[in-house]
Amino acid sequence: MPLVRYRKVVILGYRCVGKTSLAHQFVEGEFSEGYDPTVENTYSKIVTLGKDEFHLHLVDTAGQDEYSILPYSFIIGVHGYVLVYSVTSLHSFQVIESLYQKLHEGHGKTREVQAVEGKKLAESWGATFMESSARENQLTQGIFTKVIQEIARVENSYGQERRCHLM
Ligand SMILES: Nc1nc2c(ncn2[C@@H]2O[C@H](COP(=O)(O)OP(=O)(O)OP(=O)(O)O)[C@@H](O)[C@H]2O)c(=O)[nH]1
Repeated sequence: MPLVRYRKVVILGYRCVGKTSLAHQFVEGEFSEGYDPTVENTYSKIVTLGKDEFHLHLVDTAGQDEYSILPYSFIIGVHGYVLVYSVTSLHSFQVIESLYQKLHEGHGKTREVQAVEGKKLAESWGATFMESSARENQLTQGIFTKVIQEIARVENSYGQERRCHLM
């Protein structure tokens, strides 16, 4: 049975740019010409990508502007964002740039080690590289499955020199 992974995605953008319409079209397969300002709404959908299943929790937000303060619920435990602007509003385009900056500030700690550096180090050892977040339960299963697979691979490799694999 495939593992169903939870993903929380928040839709941000200026007022009346089509955030609700986008979510509604994706989840319900419908479009409405009507406009009803959103306070906050959530949608759930199971998304299958190849062999993987994801429980997508979509958060449709009330429109923001450059002065909006993003609540923690839009930052903590969020796996991804969709930043929406309207092609008929230059201002809405400028707002997503400011939202992008706020999201970066909101995440506090900045990255000091790039994934590519970890990958390079692992490669220099002939080891496998995986970057994970325990908080987001990202790849945590995968890491330990991979270790077991690697141990089995080394044990089963007939006639090859036995060596310890570092990950
Ligand atoms: N022509 C056109 N109209 C759209 C499109 N997407 C949304 N609309 C219309 O734009 C208006 C606003 O759409 P919403 O999806 O409610 O916009 P929103 O960003 O969720 O609005 P807020 O809740 O105020 O933030 C509605 O009248 C929609 O019918 C689109 O792709 N093309």
